[in-house]
Amino acid sequence: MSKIMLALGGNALGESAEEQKKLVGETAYSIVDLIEQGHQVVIAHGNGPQVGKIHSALELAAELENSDGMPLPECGAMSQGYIGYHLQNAIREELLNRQIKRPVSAVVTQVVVDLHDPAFKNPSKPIGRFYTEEQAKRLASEKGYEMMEDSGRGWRRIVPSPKPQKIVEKDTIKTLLDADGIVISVGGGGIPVIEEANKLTGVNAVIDKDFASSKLAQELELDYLFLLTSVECVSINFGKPNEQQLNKISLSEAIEYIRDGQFGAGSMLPKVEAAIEFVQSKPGRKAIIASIEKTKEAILGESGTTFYSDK
Ligand SMILES: Nc1ncnc2c1ncn2[C@@H]1O[C@H](COP(=O)(O)OP(=O)(O)O)[C@@H](O)[C@H]1O
Ligand SMILES: NC(=O)OP(=O)(O)O
Repeated sequence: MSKIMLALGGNALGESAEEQKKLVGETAYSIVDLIEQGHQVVIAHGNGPQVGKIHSALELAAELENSDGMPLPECGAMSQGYIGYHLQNAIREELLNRQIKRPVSAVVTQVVVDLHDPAFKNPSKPIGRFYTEEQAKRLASEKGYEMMEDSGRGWRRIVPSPKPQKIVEKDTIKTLLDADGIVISVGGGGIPVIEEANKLTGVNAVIDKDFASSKLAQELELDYLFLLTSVECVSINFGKPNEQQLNKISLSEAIEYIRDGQFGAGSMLPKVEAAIEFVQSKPGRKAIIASIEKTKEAILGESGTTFYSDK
């Protein structure tokens, strides 16, 4: 029996509720295969597009109503609810289809960050939809948003993305897992909070779910970290005529490629960094970056990029 973390990328979850339900349904099939085979599974998900859309929608509503918009941590909490709802229903249904009785729950998860994290002065996390350069410049001047080109896909708003320090609901997650539960947690990287004595206060940021998933997977002593996104593999020379997809990559190669600037900031770079961190954390741990649409093949080792320690 292996212990497995599956983190589903926000950009890989489709453009609408219907698309998300379909993708989540297909992924649930592979997740339940793992459960049926006796593996312990923990699920995380991203929220970049979703949290940005929720924030923009509520900003627009506030303009119409002449009221306040919704702060980012609250939008993050909403995205956990919306995506967690689809995931827990899809997994529940697939379990029931196979006559497996197991509790499934999405845990609203808060993650403590450090207010002195340099990320607060250097936003790097793309959220929301993609814009043209012209639209991006207009938004930057009208709304004061910081914008960035995202891996050749268009321009997006960027917000601070501090590193996860502590998963507040970790013991709850552990209790549910020990009771044979299937748990969805650290959605969108977790709601970013700062901790002062007994008080947790949300801060305007979006944590990278790849780092939060790696942290939770380490704390729960899991064996595998699957980061499921919209490309089949990690590539070098991504988007160029000489692009080369990598099936496996040693940690030293990955570090060298980072130095070469091979991975998109705010997209593939945090995934590669999170994969390195997880594999480095204990001998025998493996990380795989693969396509959400090929989850089954990735689990069988037939698709994706596997990170291994060269020590
Ligand atoms: N070297 C690379 N290899 C593969 N994909 C890359 C690379 N550099 C940047 N990317 C981009 O990273 C994207 C995955 O990041 P992102 O969409 O932010 O992930 P998520 O699915 O977690 O939301 C890919 O779809 C691709 O456009
Ligand atoms: N929060 C987060 O990492 O979201 P994405 O997976 O959409 O980038």
